[in-house]
Amino acid sequence: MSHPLDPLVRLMQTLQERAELRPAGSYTTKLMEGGATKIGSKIREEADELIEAAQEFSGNGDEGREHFVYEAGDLIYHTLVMLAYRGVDLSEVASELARREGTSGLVEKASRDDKKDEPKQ
Ligand SMILES: N=c1c2ncn([C@@H]3O[C@H](COP(=O)(O)OP(=O)(O)OP(=O)(O)O)[C@@H](O)[C@H]3O)c2ncn1[C@@H]1O[C@H](COP(=O)(O)O)[C@@H](O)[C@H]1O
Repeated sequence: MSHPLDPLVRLMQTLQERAELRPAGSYTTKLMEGGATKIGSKIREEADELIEAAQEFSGNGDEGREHFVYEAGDLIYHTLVMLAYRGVDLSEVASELARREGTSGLVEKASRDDKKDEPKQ
C-alpha cells in the first residue's frame, strides 16, 4: 500500500544513486561536486527563503500556503542531498528522532546544562 511519505523515500534513493554514479546533466551531481560547502550554502539560502515564506504566510490565503510548501520542498531536497553526500540514510535520521520521541526539548536541554556544571574527571 502506498504511503503519502513514499516520495521522500524514493527521492532519497535517487539522491543516493546520484552520490554513487555522479551522472552528468544532474543538478544534484553539480551540488555534490561543490562538496559540503556548496550544499551547505544552498541549505542556508533555502532556509532563509522558507523563513520568509513562513513570515508572509498568514493572510496570504492559498497562495501563501503554496509558496511555503514549495520552499519547504526546496529545503528538504537540499537537506537530503547533504545526507546522501555524506552517506547517511534517511532511516538513520528517523532512528535518531525515534530515540528522542517523548523527551521534551526542554528536559533534554536541562540535562545538557546539568552535565556542563558537573566537575571534569
Ligand atoms: N526535488 C528536487 C529539487 N527541488 C529543488 N531542486 C532544484 O534546486 C534548485 C533550487 O535552487 P534555486 O531556486 O536557488 O535555483 P538556482 O538559482 O537555479 O540554483 P543555483 O544555481 O543557485 O544552485 C533549482 O535548480 C531546483 O530545480 C530540485 N532538483 C531536483 N529534485 C529531485 O531530484 C531528482 C534528481 O535531480 P537531478 O539530480 O538534477 O537529476 C529530480 O528528479 C527531483 O526528483
